[in-house]
Amino acid sequence: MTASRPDAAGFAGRLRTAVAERGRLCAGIDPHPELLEAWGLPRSADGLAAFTDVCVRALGRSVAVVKPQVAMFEEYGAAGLAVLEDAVARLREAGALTLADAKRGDIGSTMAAYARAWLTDGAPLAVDAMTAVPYLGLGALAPAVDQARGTARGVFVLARTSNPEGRAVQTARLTGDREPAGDGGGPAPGGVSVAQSIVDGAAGDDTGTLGLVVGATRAHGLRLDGFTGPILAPGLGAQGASASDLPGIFAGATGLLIPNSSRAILQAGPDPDRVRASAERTRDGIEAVLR
Ligand SMILES: O=c1ccn([C@@H]2O[C@H](COP(=O)(O)O)[C@@H](O)[C@H]2O)c(=O)[nH]1
Repeated sequence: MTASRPDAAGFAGRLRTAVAERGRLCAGIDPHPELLEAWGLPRSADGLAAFTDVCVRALGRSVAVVKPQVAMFEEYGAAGLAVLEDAVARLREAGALTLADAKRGDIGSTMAAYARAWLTDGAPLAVDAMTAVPYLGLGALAPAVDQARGTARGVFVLARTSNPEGRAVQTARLTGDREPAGDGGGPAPGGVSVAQSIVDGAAGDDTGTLGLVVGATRAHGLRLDGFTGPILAPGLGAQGASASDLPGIFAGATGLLIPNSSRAILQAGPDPDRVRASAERTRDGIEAVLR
């Protein structure tokens, strides 16, 4: 069985297999204009294709999870999505799990379309997992979560993001006030933060389909001991977090922690061997502190 093929153990099992074989790292493919320039590539679909080709060759056979930042492919329209489609197929072939950082979130009927686009066997952009935004309600993500569960894929839901601007909304406390009549819901749970309510809601999934996104950049104040699914932790490198921060920030977390770094790894390019070596150094630094 390759790491990227759906199996009976579900997404969590596939992720554990990939991590056992390749170590804990989610490496990003983030084709920033500044990186294209630094690599001597034009800011065009051709430049994007050349950049992505290096990333696939560097990361596909060595990193457990590769996370293309979808916005930076969408920037180039249909040509950019064609590059993404090709990259996802090649990464899968190379044995890496693919995580589309698409941050989708909508009403249920539209989430069903996102599920068809990203989480369905045979779809042009089918990946192993995607990121999702829960601010239309965790329950609104159900069509994507159900589709992911049925195909051993995953959905990583934003809980406490790595950027400072997320603080106000994510740490706001739920009051327990009733919503206006007609919302179909009861009282919100009292006192917990918005982010903690996402964690607690995701903890209800015991299949390992639902993952969380919790930034590694600062103390998050979350109780993560009741959550057993995977935790994607962006923020290493360019955003200032380092591997040595992880044990403290994620003390008590029981889910499988997958730290992410993108720009700090890609800065080693354009030589694919140097990008691979940079990713492997990052992974080794993580493994050294999380064992
Ligand atoms: O809370 C979040 C959620 C997602 N991201 C994404 O991860 C990468 C980080 O890139 P770096 O170059 O390592 O900073 C990027 O694609 C973000 O959109 C995040 O940073 N924080």
